[in-house]
Amino acid sequence: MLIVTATGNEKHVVDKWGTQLRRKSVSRKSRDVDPVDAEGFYVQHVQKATWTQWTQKGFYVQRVQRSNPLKKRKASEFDGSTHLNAFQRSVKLKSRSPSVLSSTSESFTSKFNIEHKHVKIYNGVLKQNNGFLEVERSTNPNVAQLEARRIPTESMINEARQTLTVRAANKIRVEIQKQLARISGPPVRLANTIDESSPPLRFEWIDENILGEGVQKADADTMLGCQSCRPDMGQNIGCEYTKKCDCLEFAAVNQRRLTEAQRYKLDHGDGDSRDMPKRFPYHNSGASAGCLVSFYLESRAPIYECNAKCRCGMGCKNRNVQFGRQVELEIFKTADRGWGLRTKSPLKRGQFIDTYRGEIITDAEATRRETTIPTSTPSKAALAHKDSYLYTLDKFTSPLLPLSACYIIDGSHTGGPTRFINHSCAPNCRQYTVSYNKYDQRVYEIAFFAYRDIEAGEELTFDYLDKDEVEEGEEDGEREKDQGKGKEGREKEREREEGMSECRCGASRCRKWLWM
Ligand SMILES: C[S@@+](CC[C@H](N)C(=O)[O-])C[C@H]1O[C@@H](n2cnc3c(N)ncnc32)[C@H](O)[C@@H]1O
Repeated sequence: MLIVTATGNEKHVVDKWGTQLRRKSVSRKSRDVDPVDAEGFYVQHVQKATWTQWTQKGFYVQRVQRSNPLKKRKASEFDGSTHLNAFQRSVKLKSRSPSVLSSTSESFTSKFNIEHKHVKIYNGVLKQNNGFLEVERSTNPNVAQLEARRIPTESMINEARQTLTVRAANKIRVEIQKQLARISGPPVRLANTIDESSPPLRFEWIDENILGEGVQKADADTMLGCQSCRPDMGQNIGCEYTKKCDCLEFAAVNQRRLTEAQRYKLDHGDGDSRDMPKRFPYHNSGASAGCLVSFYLESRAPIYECNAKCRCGMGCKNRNVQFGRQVELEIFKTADRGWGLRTKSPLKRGQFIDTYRGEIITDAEATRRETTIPTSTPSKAALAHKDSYLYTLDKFTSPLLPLSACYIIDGSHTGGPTRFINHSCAPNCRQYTVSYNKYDQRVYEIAFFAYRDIEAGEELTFDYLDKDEVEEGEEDGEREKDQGKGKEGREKEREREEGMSECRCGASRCRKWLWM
């Protein structure tokens, strides 16, 4: 959807093609944002869309239909028209002028509006690329280019001037609610009692991670299932009978069940614990059935669930996260931390909530995205205040798998409701590594589980600084060091703080900064 609306001085969103939307509200003047469109207009859009014309107001409404990769072709390739597909021909013929394919956005817009008033749906897909709109027919990978360097166009701006902004805000909200209704699992709702804003309209909601360029999952052949377990091993005997389940080969050792010889081997051997008794991750009966057991909740040991190649069957109790979210959630606007996520129903300690999803990208690509903001001279403060949606998959780092080789999940433009979970220094949720392929140390799931009982309506939070990385003692040590700082030290500290984001979690032992 592309909506253009005048906003006065209330709010600005600047969008350069292919870059992130930035937001500024008058109450947060300190935020360093990009120069606003000279006219102060608010522009939102999604990338991949079936193209519908909203003729009433002269705007385009583009509805998301599919997510096939789009292929780029140069505009000049279409001049001869012999290679045009049916859709491209229809654009060209109906415009009656080949210049439509190379005209400015203004002439394209007006021609389009005037000459296509009666055509509602083009069944084409638009993608922006360097100021060009690329047009693709759904069934054909060929792409035409329509030059549209300046959007919003004059006619769009004029139209926006005459329209109440609240209309656009409503339309955006309705569109987002429609998008949320398509997410699989129980409903995800949207609530905003703070202002008129909505989450990013062009955000793409996905049920599974997308693999970015250069990212590879371990070969499918490396995925092995458990072979000794069967669905009919008897009541309450399945993969939780862990001596047999191959999926738990690398799971946490159950120290209480070790023999003397095994204990000796564990303490003095090469760390190979494959034949030792393992911890089963989920409660298999009682009121907490299906919830993560305390050992895993506290230890953060990776969880290895059974997979499609296992012989245990779908009723196996070592399958949980793979069935997806089972709890109803609400994305809501907080007073001072942007959007947040809350649960609509009470959650038990250890209950699975949802996974963090997005595009899995390489470390180099993450660095590029993190240091790029849509302004020519990104200041240190602007970079620090840029919302971060990057989650590093670094659970299995080792000399063989250095941090630079780990992948990162980017939830900025594509993902699920959990990308709205805010940080708290005293969180009620925790994030855990869940793997379906024990041999793949680079691609796995990040799953959120309730770390304590959570009431209906409570905001869900997790600690952005994984406790695996920051030990309690370290934090206390830092605080003591701070107290003994001289003038020079304090100045350095101030400089450092300028490039950091203040934490507003409100916890009594708040660490003050979001990341350090
Ligand atoms: C993963 S996003 C969370 C969703 C975000 N609030 C939104 O509106 O999209 C992380 C960003 O949220 C904000 N945030 C999260 N927790 C916060 C906290 N405790 N204090 C201040 N800002 C927070 C920061 O801007 C951070 O970069």
